[in-house]
Amino acid sequence: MEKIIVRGGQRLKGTVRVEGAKNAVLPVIAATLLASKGKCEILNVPELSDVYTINEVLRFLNADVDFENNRITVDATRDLNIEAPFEYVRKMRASVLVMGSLLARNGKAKIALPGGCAIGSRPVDQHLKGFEAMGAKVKVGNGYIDAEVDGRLKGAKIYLDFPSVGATENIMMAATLAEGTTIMENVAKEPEIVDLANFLNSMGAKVRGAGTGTLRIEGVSELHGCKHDIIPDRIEAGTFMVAAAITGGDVIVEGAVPEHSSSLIAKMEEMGVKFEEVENGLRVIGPEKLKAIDIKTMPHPGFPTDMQSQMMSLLLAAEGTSMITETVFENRFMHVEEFRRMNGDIKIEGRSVVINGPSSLQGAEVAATDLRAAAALTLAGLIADGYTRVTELKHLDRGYVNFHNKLAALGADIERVSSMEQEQTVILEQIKEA
Ligand SMILES: CC(=O)N[C@H]1[C@@H](OP(=O)(O)OP(=O)(O)OC[C@H]2O[C@@H](n3ccc(=O)[nH]c3=O)[C@H](O)[C@@H]2O)O[C@H](CO)[C@@H](O)[C@@H]1O
Ligand SMILES: C=C(OP(=O)(O)O)C(=O)O
Repeated sequence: MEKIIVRGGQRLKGTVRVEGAKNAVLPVIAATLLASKGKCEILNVPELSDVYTINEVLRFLNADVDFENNRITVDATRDLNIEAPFEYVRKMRASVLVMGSLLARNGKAKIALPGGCAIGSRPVDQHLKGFEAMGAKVKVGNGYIDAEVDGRLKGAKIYLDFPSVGATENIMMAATLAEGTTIMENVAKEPEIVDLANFLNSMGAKVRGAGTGTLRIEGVSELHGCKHDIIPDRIEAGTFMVAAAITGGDVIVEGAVPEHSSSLIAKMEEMGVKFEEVENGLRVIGPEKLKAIDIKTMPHPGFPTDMQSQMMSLLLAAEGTSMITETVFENRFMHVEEFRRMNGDIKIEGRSVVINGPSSLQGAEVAATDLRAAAALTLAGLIADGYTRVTELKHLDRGYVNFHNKLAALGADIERVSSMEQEQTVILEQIKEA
């Protein structure tokens, strides 16, 4: 079984470079299916398992996809298939994002119904409501969503009940090729939405308002290939900001865009962490003592749920009582039990978690429950006494490239092992060095 083994106690120092954003590249790859003319070239693509999975989905749909040196080219000019089967959707829920493109391009799409996952039930009703408003007939049965439209989709006025990131993206993609204008209200404002809109506009689409609560999309009859650079990953950047802060370190996070992480930076500043804008990034300096604070996750520009578990690690190290309230996903506290295995003084109260700090964290074997929990438990391991072993790394690989090597380059005592023998050797070596 693969594990990360980390021994706590090192202050991190140096520079770490952030990859392209997972949550930007996945919808952008799904959107390449809209180009009936020319190839799309996407740069700054992170080598994540999710990227390999969505590439497989596109190949299954009859597109040509090449991925090398952080660059993807997609040729989707042939006739496309219409079905994304369960084997892909099960691996990665974001596979559902091909639905809008397929429906707009083919007039038909059949996608396996994504199940719930460790963080919540994650329905797709808002995506489907948008497609229906544009004239699609949607049927759900036998584990599949079947959508079909007579002729072209029609522009419509669509109000989202919640600013869902995925629904905003899926409907926006579908609307680019619809007949007439679509107005979407109460949409998500995440930087990844803006990146997708920029990509679509480079393909010849007419999307206005990305980054605000209202989108106006004038449908066009055809889209073409283009070249696009993916924005930096603000969640990976945030994870390294926490790594610097939790160890009292001094780290430059190269590629971090302060405006994309303003809520996180504000909350970390409240805790006593210092930030300095430098060329190409952000310098993060951890204080001697961290202060307790309260956090509530919200859609952007509120505090991101994808940073909730990493901040939980940081608050475990802070002096005083903190509270984290999760409002985006109904079940994103699975990592709490794992922190308790590390001696964290932490308890769940409804949709909130109360943390009494500072906890004297102890190394233990802990299992990642989702990709951010994998990172968060490793961060806690950076300050725990002894060895922390993090398992279930398939989650980590969905969202982080070379996580352990990047931390090691900053001075962390960390290795990734794939067998019991390797694990024993690493621990013996670490004990000798200590
Ligand atoms: C690949 C990707 O970009 N994933 C991100 C995306 O996920 P994703 O796009 O799935 O997240 P959404 O914004 O859609 O979901 C937020 C909430 O809305 C609910 N909901 C959503 C759609 C719907 O039709 N009905 C409904 O009830 C969900 O169950 C959840 O409780 O945004 C989340 C919220 O910032 C992030 O945590 C994920 O990392
Ligand atoms: C929840 C996340 O991703 P996904 O929506 O791909 O599961 C995440 O990136 O933290």
